[in-house]
Amino acid sequence: MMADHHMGGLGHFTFVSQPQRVAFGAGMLARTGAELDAMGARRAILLCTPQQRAQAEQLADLLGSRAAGIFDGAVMHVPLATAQDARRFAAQHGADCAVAIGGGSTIGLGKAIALDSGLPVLAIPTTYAGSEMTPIYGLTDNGLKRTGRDLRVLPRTVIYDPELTLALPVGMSVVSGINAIAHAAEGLYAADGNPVMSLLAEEGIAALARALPAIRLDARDLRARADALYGTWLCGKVLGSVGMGLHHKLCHTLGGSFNLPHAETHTIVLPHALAYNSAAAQPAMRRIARALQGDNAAMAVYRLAQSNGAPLALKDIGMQAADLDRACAITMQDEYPNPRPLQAKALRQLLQDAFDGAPPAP
Ligand SMILES: NC(=O)C1=CN([C@@H]2O[C@H](COP(=O)(O)OP(=O)(O)OC[C@H]3O[C@@H](n4cnc5c(N)ncnc54)[C@H](O)[C@@H]3O)[C@@H](O)[C@H]2O)C=CC1
Ligand SMILES: O=C(O)/C=C\C(=O)CC(=O)O
Repeated sequence: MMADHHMGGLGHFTFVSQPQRVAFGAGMLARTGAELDAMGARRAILLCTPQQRAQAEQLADLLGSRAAGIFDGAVMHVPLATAQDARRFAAQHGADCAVAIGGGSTIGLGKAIALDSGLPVLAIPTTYAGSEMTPIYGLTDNGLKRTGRDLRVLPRTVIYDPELTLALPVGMSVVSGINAIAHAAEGLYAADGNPVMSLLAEEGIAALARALPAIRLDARDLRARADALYGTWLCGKVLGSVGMGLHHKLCHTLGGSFNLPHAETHTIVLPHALAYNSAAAQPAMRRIARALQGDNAAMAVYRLAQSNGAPLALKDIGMQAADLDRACAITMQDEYPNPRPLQAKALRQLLQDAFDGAPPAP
């Protein structure tokens, strides 16, 4: 049953707060050593992607003897083999903490280490994916992405430093921001939603809707970058606290089984997933539309993507038409709770619309 918390105090819900410390502000990277001290960490391994090794090396210089080594093998969707390599690296370096400086792929690698060893994670996000705010992990093996929730993977401390996002390419900024909006959108119709997370969701969507066009105008607009990270924090908190629905199940299928780029996939699918759920989640749709200053949630997201130069069609990011039937079949398996039941014909049409880049169904 959909939580009726949108009727204020008349609803029934549970709310669980999660133990986490957040340091937010330009230049906050300089506090990483102090935050590690506060965690009681003495030997941290630094995790990053190959592309962000320079940032990790800058951080290692800052940390001095606290930095035990850099593992720069993070990749999207955390392949199991990569996770096993990183776990061995942590053990070989006698690490007592993992510092993930990067986007969701890097933070996901830190989570994979924590899942196995219980090592605490300090996350320093450089995109708007929001993984730092959630106890959700993802591991991909033999072409299948498995996700789960475990408090052991929730980063103990998060440092949000807008200066680290100034070099995030505009195109990546827009799709990563809409990835965050997707977390909040699904949180607004989650069966286990609550009024607090709904407040964060609406505020987070509004912050990102403000910030993304400003970043497209000026990628070095530090205020807009801070606004985007603020929205990321709130939307990520929602994802970490309440359930995901059809939209995330579709993206995990398209990302994990077809290796489509994560944030771009979220951007393309979200308008169509919202259209699919619209009739079954009207209160949520009204709040999403209000946050985006539109009158229809699905179209407002589509227009936000379109007006900021984001991809609109799965066929443009590597999806093959021949794979659509299989994508539909995999999505129907182990479905996530969703306000509208999954119907194969309607779901296949959703995938066709997303593949073609058509506007969402009214
Ligand atoms: N478990 C969770 O709660 C969540 C997990 N994820 C996972 O995160 C992964 C996607 O993460 P994303 O952040 O979208 O992408 P990403 O972490 O894969 O980064 C994409 C690319 O951008 C580069 N990059 C990142 N920040 C940059 C910066 N500030 N400047 C320049 N380049 C930068 C990276 O090095 C990488 O090459 C997927 O595996 C997804 O499943 C995403 C959201 C939530
Ligand atoms: O799809 C999302 O944005 C949220 C969760 C995941 O990506 C799961 C994972 O960590 O791979």
